[in-house]
Amino acid sequence: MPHSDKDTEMLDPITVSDVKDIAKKRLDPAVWDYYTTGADEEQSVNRNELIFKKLLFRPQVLRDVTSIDTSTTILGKHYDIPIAIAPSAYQKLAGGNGETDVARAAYALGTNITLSSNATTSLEDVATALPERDEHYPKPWFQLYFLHSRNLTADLISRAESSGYEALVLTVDTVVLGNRIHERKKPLQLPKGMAMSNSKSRSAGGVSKAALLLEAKTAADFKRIYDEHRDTMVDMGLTWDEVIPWLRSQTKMKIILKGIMTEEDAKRAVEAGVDAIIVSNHGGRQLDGVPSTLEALPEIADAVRGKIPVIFDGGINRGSDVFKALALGADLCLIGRTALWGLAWDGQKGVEGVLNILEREFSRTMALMGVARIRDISRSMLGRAKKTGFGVAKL
Ligand SMILES: Cc1cc2nc3c(=O)[nH]c(=O)nc-3n(C[C@H](O)[C@H](O)[C@H](O)COP(=O)(O)O)c2cc1C
Ligand SMILES: CCCCCCC(=O)C(=O)O
Repeated sequence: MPHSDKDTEMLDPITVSDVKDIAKKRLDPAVWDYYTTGADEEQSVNRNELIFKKLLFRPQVLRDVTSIDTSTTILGKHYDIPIAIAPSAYQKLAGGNGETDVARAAYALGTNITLSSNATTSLEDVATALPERDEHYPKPWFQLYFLHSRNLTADLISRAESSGYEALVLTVDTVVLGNRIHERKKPLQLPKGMAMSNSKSRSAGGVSKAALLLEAKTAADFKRIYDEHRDTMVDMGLTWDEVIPWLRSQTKMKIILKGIMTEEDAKRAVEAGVDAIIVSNHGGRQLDGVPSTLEALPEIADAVRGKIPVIFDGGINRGSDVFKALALGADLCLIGRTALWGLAWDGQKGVEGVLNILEREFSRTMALMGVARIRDISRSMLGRAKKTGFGVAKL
């Protein structure tokens, strides 16, 4: 929704929570519901955020923090901040130029995006909208829903590679959509003129029609809908043995798995030879009742330490949340909804605003914690209230 400069001046958000309040006022209620809600009772959505507050800081003082360096290196690329942008579908619903604004904002802050398969801007248009920058910085990543049709999947992969995307992020937690009660009561409709732009045409497919399965009332319905749209349904039959070799045969891009929640799967990912994993429960939108991603993170980080980067998403609203995730073993944090609030606030500038807020808060947390470089952040800097009596239990 368009808004005047005066509006923006008056609002002047200080925290991401302020930005979220603005977004709530600006967004169509159906879009707000689609963005904020999760699956079933939303236990995992809520847990993702609440868990951050359970961790306490154990600061160290009298360390030289005159010069704080928030930069890091992931998969050989330099990030000015350890924060990048998670894939989220249909970003034009938030306003502005959708995915293009988000990608440009990420570039302006020295980081990158992962573009959703279900984007409302084509992967080619996003790539061409980005300015040239030093080759040490990352290029965008492309998120893949692996469709039943190998031809459609291969076509998406090859388009992403030839457009300059440097990693393929395979989402592995969405063989079917989670039970999204809000979406079932009020199915999300893309307004006229807005489309799933990675699909060359409706008939050519290219993006999943999996949301249709939410309409199935019986097992027979499910089968009928699945069979009718088989080509563009996510392939439910994928296995470790098959999927990574097939992807490697299709592309030289790095391969990252998104949706790892246990140490067992993290170890399998290393054995399968992927380049990185993303600890994610899809923002609580898939299997309700899984732990928060912060709870899942330590066992995963311990299982793969030193072998592949561990990327994290879920519930990040503050720079101090980023610090906590890094302390528990993440190498890079992704923000999902938080970027959408920025987009609804003020397009590219709004997303830059959110990233600036998080960067300032993260940098301030580093100074107050007595660390000047990311590599000095460690688990021993966190604690939790003891279950019995007073005191802080070290992690
Ligand atoms: C509105 C919305 C759409 C999403 N679309 C996708 C998607 O297309 N592909 C995907 O892998 N994850 C998708 N996700 C999940 C995010 O990538 C990410 O895992 C999650 O939002 C992180 O949690 P946060 O929103 O609390 O930061 C979506 C999340 C939201 C909120
Ligand atoms: C293959 C399923 C389409 C999912 C649409 C976007 C998404 O991931 C979401 O969480 O919503």
